[in-house]
Amino acid sequence: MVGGGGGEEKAVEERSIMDISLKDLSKKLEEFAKARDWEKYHSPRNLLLAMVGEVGELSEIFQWRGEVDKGLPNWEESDREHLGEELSDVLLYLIRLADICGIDLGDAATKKIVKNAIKYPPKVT
Ligand SMILES: Nc1ccn([C@H]2C[C@H](O)[C@@H](COP(=O)(O)OP(=O)(O)OP(=O)(O)O)O2)c(=O)n1
Repeated sequence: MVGGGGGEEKAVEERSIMDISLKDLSKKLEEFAKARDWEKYHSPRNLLLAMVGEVGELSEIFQWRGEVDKGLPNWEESDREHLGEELSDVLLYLIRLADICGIDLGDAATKKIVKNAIKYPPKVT
């Protein structure tokens, strides 16, 4: 069958990319640094500064636009793509920072959500 098999394969691939875990990303980042001999640069302080730099780049996208509606209606596709890239840079440096500090980010974030819920109980109706 022409096309059918390939499409299914692509759908599986897309689904697996969407479901990627923090641990998977962490591993990819470790491999990325190793392959380039960049591990020496990935110290906690350097990664923190790199992440803050990317937060600055992320902020630039929103700078001077005024309030932005949810879902970003009327944004150019290129701007959406750029936003996705900068959000990713922040996320990737955050994940790498956590890893290099020996923090299991998924576990820590899950525990923090529980802590937040205790601190801020849901509204009783
Ligand atoms: N020492 C480095 C340098 C880069 N990266 C990775 C993590 C980020 O996802 C991305 C950041 O790359 P750049 O520093 O090239 O930043 P930008 O992609 O934002 O490019 P630019 O600043 O030119 O817009 O690359 C990394 O892991 N370690």
